Amino acid sequence: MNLSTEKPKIVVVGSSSLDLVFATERHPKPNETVMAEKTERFFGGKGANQAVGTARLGASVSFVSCVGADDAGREVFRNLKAEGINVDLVNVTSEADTGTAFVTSAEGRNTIVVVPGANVYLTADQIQKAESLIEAADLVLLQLEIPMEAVEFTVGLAQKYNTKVLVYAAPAARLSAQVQDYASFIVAKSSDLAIIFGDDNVEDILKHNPNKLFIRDDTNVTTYYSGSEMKYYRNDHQDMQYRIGMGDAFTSGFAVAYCHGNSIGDCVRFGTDVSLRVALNQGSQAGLPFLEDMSSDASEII
Ligand SMILES: OC[C@H]1O[C@H](O)[C@H](O)[C@@H]1O
Repeated sequence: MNLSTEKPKIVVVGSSSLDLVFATERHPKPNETVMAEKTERFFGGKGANQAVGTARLGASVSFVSCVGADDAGREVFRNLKAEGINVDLVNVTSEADTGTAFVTSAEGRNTIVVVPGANVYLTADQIQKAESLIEAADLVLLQLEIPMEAVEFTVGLAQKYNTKVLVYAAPAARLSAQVQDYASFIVAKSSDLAIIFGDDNVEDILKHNPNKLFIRDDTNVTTYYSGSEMKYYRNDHQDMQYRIGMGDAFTSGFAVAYCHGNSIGDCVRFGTDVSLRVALNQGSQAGLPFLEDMSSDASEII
């Protein structure tokens, strides 16, 4: 695994939020009230998580996002800056508060309700200002907590300059033919395929997207199709208790490994190892590893 070529240039276009995490003994059923042991507050949002994830792994990262003109927005901004991310294109809107994710965490599983707030005010005009960064980037990262028009506009800009794009298709939404065709890589949850592609025949979808579509399940197994084979890769651990943000962490690791010229197999392995690290630590962003924390010895091929 090579991670030592020139610093990769990555542009992340996506959401920033604050995560309010409620630790409960079990998940409430409809019409039920459960008590939380505590509430904790973390920086989050799929876009910001990927910006921090790739920056901590040594990439030079520019982030295009939108926060509210509130204390939370100022905190998010300061945090991203402290992570060494280029925040020139983190916009501020007075139309809505900074996004918030309400996370219930019980029995090693999470349910998440996102109030996107300012994230829905990320516009094509704001993204247009990233044109020269996108032109020069090794890779553009996208997720789906911003308007689909923003996602499609970014893909169009990347296409203009032949810049590669990775889409983490979460939360699930239908991807247009343009996005599906142009994206070099799509990461998706196994339970979301019908929504994203309008088809849930895993084998079929994978075979149509060799070395492009990476399907992740709850047990940290990534499945993809390469050559004439289905490949499965897992890195599990009994202490994997903070499962929030594992997809963002996978995407960050995959992206950085890819930009350093590694094989797809090695990118999957590194991404999986990064996703394990975040599941061992608290906070989908705070728990992300730095390059020096990474070693690949816990990996298992199944
Ligand atoms: O992918 C994890 C993220 O999704 C939700 O949007 C939360 O903000 C959390 O940080």
